[in-house]
Amino acid sequence: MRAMEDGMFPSTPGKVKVDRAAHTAVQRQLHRCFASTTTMFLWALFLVALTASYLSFQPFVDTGSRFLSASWGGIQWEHQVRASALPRRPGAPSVLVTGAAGFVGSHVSLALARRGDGVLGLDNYNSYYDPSLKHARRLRLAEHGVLVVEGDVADAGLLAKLFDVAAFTHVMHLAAQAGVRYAMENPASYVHSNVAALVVLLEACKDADPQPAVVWASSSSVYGLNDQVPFAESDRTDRPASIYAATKKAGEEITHTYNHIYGLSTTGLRFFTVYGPWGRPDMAYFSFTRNILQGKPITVYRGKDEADLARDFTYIDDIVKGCVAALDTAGPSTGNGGRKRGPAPYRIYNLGNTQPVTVPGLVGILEEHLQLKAKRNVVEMPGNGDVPFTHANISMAQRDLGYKPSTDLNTGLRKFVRWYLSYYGYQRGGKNV
Ligand SMILES: O=C(O)[C@H]1O[C@H](OP(=O)(O)OP(=O)(O)OC[C@H]2O[C@@H](n3ccc(=O)[nH]c3=O)[C@H](O)[C@@H]2O)[C@H](O)[C@@H](O)[C@H]1O
Repeated sequence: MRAMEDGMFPSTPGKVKVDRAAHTAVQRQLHRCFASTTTMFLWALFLVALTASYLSFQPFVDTGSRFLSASWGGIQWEHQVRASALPRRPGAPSVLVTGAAGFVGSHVSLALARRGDGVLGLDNYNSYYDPSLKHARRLRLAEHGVLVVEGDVADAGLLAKLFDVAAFTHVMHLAAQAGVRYAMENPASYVHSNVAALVVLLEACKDADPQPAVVWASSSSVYGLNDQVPFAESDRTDRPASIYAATKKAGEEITHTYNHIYGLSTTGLRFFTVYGPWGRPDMAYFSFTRNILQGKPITVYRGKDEADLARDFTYIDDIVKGCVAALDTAGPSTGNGGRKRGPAPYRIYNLGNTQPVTVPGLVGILEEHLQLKAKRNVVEMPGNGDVPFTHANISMAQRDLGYKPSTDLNTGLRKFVRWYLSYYGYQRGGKNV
């Protein structure tokens, strides 16, 4: 535009005299030279763009929906995923563990990796509780050759990619929005993680070839207002007391549907208040320990008529054994590529300890291990989804999984307190720790 205004081309024809022949020759020369340089430049540009797109923007190409948020993808990443998912002993499973940076997920991943299974973790490192604890668990897994991919289970593109890169024989689905009382504050997060993400995962599983067997975390909370004691798998589970419980119950129905339509092998495990080292800071035993050590009061809920609340607290090592046994005994899925070929197992098991302890009883044990008195603030249980007690009947898990919990609350809390003091850098150990 400027060139024309500046008179490079005469605005009035005939004002500039030029030697037409000489001008044409120069033009041809210039054109040839310009054309070859431009061609070379364009080729170079094309090759650079091609390489960059393959190396760095793989997910962008694959999903089309992950603009500028590519924390996964690329040749190097695929290589790491494949290596982590590869079994270290012949015939061992290759397991995708969701929620691998979580409490139960990290322990199960470690147990599987230690015996030579291929393990690939997936976790979104959300901030429901301190993500630095999740990253510390991730580092622990990395020391054992387990990669934890950062991503959400609800990301269908990521799941399709993972199943494309690795042939998982099993999925251990432990990612969830946990916590009973938080569901009143943020119900949408429960629907997202425990319902929507579960459906995305099962879609990926039924499409996969081979279809993996799925083992996943349900919850003792599905028993809700059930008052048959101890809770057996055959008891009513149609009266949930919290949104958390309702989403876990929905998961049991959803897995049934995928089992029925697509021949997916599914095993739901109803965990009973799991505790132990590397645990969840939102849970009572963990937050009570923190407050007691810091000299802060703790709130102890009490039921109607001043009855103490009780839980069938279950130690993490026992839960891990139950999870691994569920994986080892899961029959195969029968379908492939979205087609059912025959019936597949649909299983549900309680994984509890069978010895409920009251909440004041739990506080007493912590006081003993910490050698500190708790400042108890006893209040009536608010109507926020809690149930007065839980108690597992584990005969089915005993029969089919060989599940036999062996850690009582006193022993388990001693181990927890020892871990807590060391992890958070307390110099002074309490009694027995
Ligand atoms: O089995 C499950 O399916 C669930 O177990 C766990 O839920 P809960 O059994 O509710 O555990 P947790 O919060 O430790 O409260 C324990 C007791 O302390 C009482 N409690 C709690 C907090 C408090 O400040 N005061 C108090 O008295 C409280 O009233 C209760 O009586 C998991 O969090 C959940 O994700 C799910 O897995």
